[in-house]
Amino acid sequence: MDHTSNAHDTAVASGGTCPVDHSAPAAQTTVPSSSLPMVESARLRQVLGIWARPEPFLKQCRAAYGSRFRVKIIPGIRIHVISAPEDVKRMFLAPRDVLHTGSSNGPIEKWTGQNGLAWLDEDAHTARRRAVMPSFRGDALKRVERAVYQLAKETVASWPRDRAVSVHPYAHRYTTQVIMEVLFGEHRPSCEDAMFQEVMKMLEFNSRPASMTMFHRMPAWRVKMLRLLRPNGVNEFLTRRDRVYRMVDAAIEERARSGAEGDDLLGVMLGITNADGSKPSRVEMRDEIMTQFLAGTETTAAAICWSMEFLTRHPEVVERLRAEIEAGEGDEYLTAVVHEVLRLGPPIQQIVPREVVKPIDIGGVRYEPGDRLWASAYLLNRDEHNYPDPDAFKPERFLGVKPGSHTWIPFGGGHTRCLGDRIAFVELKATLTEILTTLDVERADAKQEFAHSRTVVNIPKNGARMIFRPRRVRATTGTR
Ligand code: HEM
Repeated sequence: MDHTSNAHDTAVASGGTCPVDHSAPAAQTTVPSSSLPMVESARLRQVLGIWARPEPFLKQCRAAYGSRFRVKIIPGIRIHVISAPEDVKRMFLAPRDVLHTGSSNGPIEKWTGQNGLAWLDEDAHTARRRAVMPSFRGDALKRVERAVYQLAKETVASWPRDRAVSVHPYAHRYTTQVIMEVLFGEHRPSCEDAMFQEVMKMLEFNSRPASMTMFHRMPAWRVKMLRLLRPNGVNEFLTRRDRVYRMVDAAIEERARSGAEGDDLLGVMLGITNADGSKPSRVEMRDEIMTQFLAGTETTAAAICWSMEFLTRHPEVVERLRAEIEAGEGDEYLTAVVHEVLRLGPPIQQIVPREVVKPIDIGGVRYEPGDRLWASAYLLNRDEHNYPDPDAFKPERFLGVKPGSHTWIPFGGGHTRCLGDRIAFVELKATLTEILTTLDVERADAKQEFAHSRTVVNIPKNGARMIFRPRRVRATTGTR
């Protein structure tokens, strides 16, 4: 089978059985990445496709060009979309000095800064990731889990009843509260409430097209000009971000002075000593905190919205889920539901691009320094070779089945795989448990909501419009 010609996809499109052994080594001959098909439409059309209608855009590209194609959405940057499992596997397993992730995070630099984990590569990334890991695993995870179940109870109880609402803002408040726990644990800064409110308002910028702007690549005069054009939201965002910076800086100082230790992210960062004996700077700590405000809140809020979108179209799944929760004998089906929600509605449809820094051959294609590899979670998760009847919501497909690390990639993979995956799972399970045991959920609109971008995250177009009603048959067990 010739992977270089995208022939795999022709077989797929014609309904044939895939003749490819995806575990086979890469093809022997290589072609230059510049020979891969380029999506033909104008740049603006492609940008709008990715921003406003990512699902049909990606599907059409895949149907027309196969599993590897090039898009022109950022001037001067060569972006290659890939979606064959073997290609994605090679991408995830590539050595750290061959593919970089940090430099591709340009659109979110305005949140993460240039010192947070998401911006780092190679040794600096390895060291930071290892150092902050304790705040995402072990005892810290157990602490967060306890807080999450309590928060889910309080949050869901406070959601409006008997009127149509978009779930997104409510889910987003909840996921941001969870992140405050991850960041500060029991040592909350004295400005906690003000910080929370300001962060929520600051994150609203993500719903605007201008949120994709890469301010750090612009001369100061252009940023100034953008600030003057008030309707784009740039000035408001940057003003709010300055306020959040000041509050985060104050929170770091306050905690450092208190000497209080802890397994929360700030406590862990204050305890780090680098290999050369130095300590992380205040700016590094701030950038790490800002990274979590984005990475840990937008994603999980999107996933909660997608859960509502899918579950309300599948009452049989809701019934089975409720039966399992109420029996209180495990959460196998709930786990399968979460896997299926993240397969069909991956909050990050296109995994952070990898920048090629040393030439690499993947599946018979030679990628050169400067190329970007953009693995498509959406296309991979909906490939009929990986999932029969791929567009159907069928949690059963994951019963007793562990999702494949190269065929199910909502959390990305390799060196930069999502650090908050376990926390996200707990959040989703806790929220679904609470919603389904206390509420009946109705769709406000019969029409299906398709994906819409909020910077790098995709949410249902109207934020999942639902009507929550008190549950008629109250559960007796299941909540913690
Ligand atoms: C359903 C929810 C979530 C999804 C779908 C998600 C998805 C992702 C993806 C796709 C990446 C990039 C992976 C790659 O480059 O291969 C990522 C990175 C990251 N995520 Fe998540 N995420 C979620 C929740 C969270 C939460 C709750 C946190 C924090 C508590 C978090 C923190 C991070 C961090 C710190 C990184 C950067 C990791 C690194 O560079 O080493 N995420 N996430």
